[in-house]
Amino acid sequence: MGMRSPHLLHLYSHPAPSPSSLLEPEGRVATRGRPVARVWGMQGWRLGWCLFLEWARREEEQAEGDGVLAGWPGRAREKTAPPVVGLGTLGPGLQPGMADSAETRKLVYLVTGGCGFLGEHVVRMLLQREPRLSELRVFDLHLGAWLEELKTGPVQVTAIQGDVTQAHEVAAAVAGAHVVIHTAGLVDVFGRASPETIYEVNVQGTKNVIEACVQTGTRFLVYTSSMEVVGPNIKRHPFYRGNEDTPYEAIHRHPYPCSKAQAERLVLEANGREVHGGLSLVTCALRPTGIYGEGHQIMRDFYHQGLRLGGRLFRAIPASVEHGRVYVGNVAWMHVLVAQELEQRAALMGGQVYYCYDESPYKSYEDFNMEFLGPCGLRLVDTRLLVPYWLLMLLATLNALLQWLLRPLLLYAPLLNPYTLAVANTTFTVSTNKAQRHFGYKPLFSWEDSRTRTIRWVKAMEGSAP
Ligand SMILES: NC(=O)C1=CN([C@@H]2O[C@H](COP(=O)(O)OP(=O)(O)OC[C@H]3O[C@@H](n4cnc5c(N)ncnc54)[C@H](O)[C@@H]3O)[C@@H](O)[C@H]2O)C=CC1
Ligand SMILES: CC(C)[C@@H](O)CC[C@@H](C)[C@H]1CC[C@H]2[C@@H]3[C@H](O)CC4=CC(=O)CC[C@]4(C)[C@H]3CC[C@]12C
Repeated sequence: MGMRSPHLLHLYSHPAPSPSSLLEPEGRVATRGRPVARVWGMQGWRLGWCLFLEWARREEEQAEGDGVLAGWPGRAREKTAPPVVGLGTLGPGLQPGMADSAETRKLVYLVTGGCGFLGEHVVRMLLQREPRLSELRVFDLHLGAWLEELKTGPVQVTAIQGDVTQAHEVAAAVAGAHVVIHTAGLVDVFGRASPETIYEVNVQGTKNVIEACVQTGTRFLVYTSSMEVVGPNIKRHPFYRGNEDTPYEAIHRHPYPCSKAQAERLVLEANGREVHGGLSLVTCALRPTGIYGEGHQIMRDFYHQGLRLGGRLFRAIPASVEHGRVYVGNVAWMHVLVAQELEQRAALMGGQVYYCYDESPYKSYEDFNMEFLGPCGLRLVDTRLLVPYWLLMLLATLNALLQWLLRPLLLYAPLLNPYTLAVANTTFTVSTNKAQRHFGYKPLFSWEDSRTRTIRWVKAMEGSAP
């Protein structure tokens, strides 16, 4: 579902150098992605750099105190963002201001699905926000060419082309990793893949990841689950500003939510299992609501659909139906933070689920999309009077019939089908602070930032082929 955009590059690859990233192992001085100079020995050069690092750290702390933070690409952020050099950001192993050095780079991470829409953001966020990384393994069925750009930095980035349904490939990729972030999945609600394939990837693939952790001794597993594990259910019950403890009849028929629910259950049940070496496996699952941001394929589809229709999109969903959405950068940040905190807070976080949330406003799916597509020249025509719900249901059903009839010849997979219409038409929003209470999560990107970045990405698509 994800579209890897070259424009992600500027997001995470040229941050304002923060002290801990300036002095790389072996004395190399680098900002993300490229060594800019080599510092030799402890002569004046290195002493000068250490003094500079100390000055920069104090400047950064001062900036925090003023509520205006530097250090993240592009510009200082509002007060809502966490401290750039807070313990949570650097992870439990590092204290604020501790200069990066070889002995801190000791962790091996594996990100499955690391070339997907979310996965790419997780990969870049880890390189930006986990100073203890020595190796980052990116495991995916389809590797992106953009990975090459990441191989010039201080962290060893290992691209692994592999299939999570193949246990031996997963075991080989997991062996020696300290942390696995498992985002790989078949995100299909459009009938592109068979139910069997969806289960094979989402359930068996997750089983393979769990067993690989147990067999090879990897202790920390973060799973990307989904709001769909909970709802909307087949009765289309609304879930209005609910949280992880809100009672809700989570009954599904569609292969995607069923497979995600089964995989999540496997991950949570695996918490506490003994891994090779005698220690316990610590797992947790994150449940993003509808993710948006740079690289979101569905947003891209809507944009090109609007261009084809003369700059118009037609409202099919009442504005009153709220759909929770969350910016991809904040979802990636939550994955990184959970991975950093899981060891220190295993008793509290192990076996837990956390909704991914930020300050994105509650709106209908279509109105929310217009926050980005409107500034790019599209407008939403309210056709609800012209296209009543029963007619939409008929169109959706015809789409499903056409898809079935055409399957032997070609793949017909429009956005509108009975399932997507039902989901879009059912309120599902979360309101929770469990992630903040358990591991100090605060959104890294404000709503304004998330919106600006997404608009910038959509605008960069102008002229690109659909
Ligand atoms: N996009 C969204 O709105 C939401 C997504 N999620 C979850 O987030 C995760 C990532 O989703 P997206 O980035 O949106 O999807 P995506 O399709 O962009 O990324 C999934 C990645 O997994 C890889 N993959 C698929 N099958 C594989 C296999 N057999 N072996 C190895 N890699 C394989 C794909 O090549 C792709 O790079 C998924 O687990 C999804 O269920 C959860 C909530 C919302
Ligand atoms: C054609 C219109 C009815 C249009 O409004 C349909 C929109 C529809 C394609 C989306 C509405 C809700 C989306 C889903 C929701 O964000 C929850 C999801 C969670 C996931 O884990 C994967 C993606 C998705 C199922 C997401 C898919 C697209 C929608 C159904």
